[in-house]
Amino acid sequence: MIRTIVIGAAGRMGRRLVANIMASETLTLAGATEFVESPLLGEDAGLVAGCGPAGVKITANLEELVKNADAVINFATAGVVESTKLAVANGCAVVIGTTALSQAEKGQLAELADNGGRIVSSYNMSVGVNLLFKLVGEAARTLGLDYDCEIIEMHHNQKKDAPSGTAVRLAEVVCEARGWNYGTDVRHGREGLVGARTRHEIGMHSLRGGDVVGDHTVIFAIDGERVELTHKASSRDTFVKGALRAVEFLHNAQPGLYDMQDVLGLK
Ligand SMILES: NC(=O)C1=CN([C@@H]2O[C@H](COP(=O)(O)OP(=O)(O)OC[C@H]3O[C@@H](n4cnc5c(N)ncnc54)[C@H](OP(=O)(O)O)[C@@H]3O)[C@@H](O)[C@H]2O)C=CC1
Ligand SMILES: O=C(O)C1=N[C@H](C(=O)O)C[C@H](O)C1
Repeated sequence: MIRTIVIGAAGRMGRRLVANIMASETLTLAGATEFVESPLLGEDAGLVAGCGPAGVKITANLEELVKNADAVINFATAGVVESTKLAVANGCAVVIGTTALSQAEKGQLAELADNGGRIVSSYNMSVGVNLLFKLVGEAARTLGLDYDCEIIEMHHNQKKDAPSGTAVRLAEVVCEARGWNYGTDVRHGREGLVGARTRHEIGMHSLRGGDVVGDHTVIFAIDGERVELTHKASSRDTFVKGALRAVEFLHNAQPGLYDMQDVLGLK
């Protein structure tokens, strides 16, 4: 059994990770952490997840937990680099689902992988979205520069970051296919007398409402037709299953920084 710690265990993703690990035949719950000021410190992670007792209390002390674990799954909204450092120093594999990582944080994760860390970091762990990344790349290459590209994402009303990490990655895929640059060629929303759409931009639009788990659509439009590629997640367990697959993948992997395309063999 792969002894696995869940970081951010009381979050929306954390609770589903705990529940699925408790039901897993290959992973066992070796620890659960929360933010140091969480009112749930000391509570049983299984009970917090709405399952039976797991016999694992939520703690803020990751340093102690990593000494007796094989892997860490991190969907916490902060502290990703610090916790990855601790895990890698203790030989644990690390699966990161957290979005909105800065370029500096991404660089630090790459450095940790260069120094022996086994890390999977992916803004979306679902099989369907990882197929969507491939399909969008193919569509962008086939349709060429004449088609206007717009990206729409919708998430629940508690999501903190915008655009979603998945939408960012989708725009990057289109930019890679077109030889464009995310920083300069993505236009976030439109308001007022903005003039006609230019050919050299990708429109990005974030919707928030209710309990939507995660919808993404990429539109390629030209006079006379449009192609729309859509993925809709209706359960967080679709991301959780990907994260557990990533833990299994890393168990026998060489050190390196991987993504879900590696885990799913889509490269
Ligand atoms: N890659 C993927 O497939 C997916 C990625 N995500 C991403 O995962 C992240 C979490 O989403 P979600 O579960 O909805 O968010 P939540 O806010 O529900 O959960 C995050 C949890 O992490 C806790 N936390 C924050 N900092 C720390 C820390 N330093 N140590 C331990 N715990 C900490 C938070 O505590 P507190 O509330 O007290 O701050 C909170 O309980 C987001 O970045 C989201 O975009 C989500 C779904 C799928
Ligand atoms: O915060 C969420 O909920 C989600 N976040 C990820 C993202 O930002 O892309 C993945 C998924 O869409 C759900």
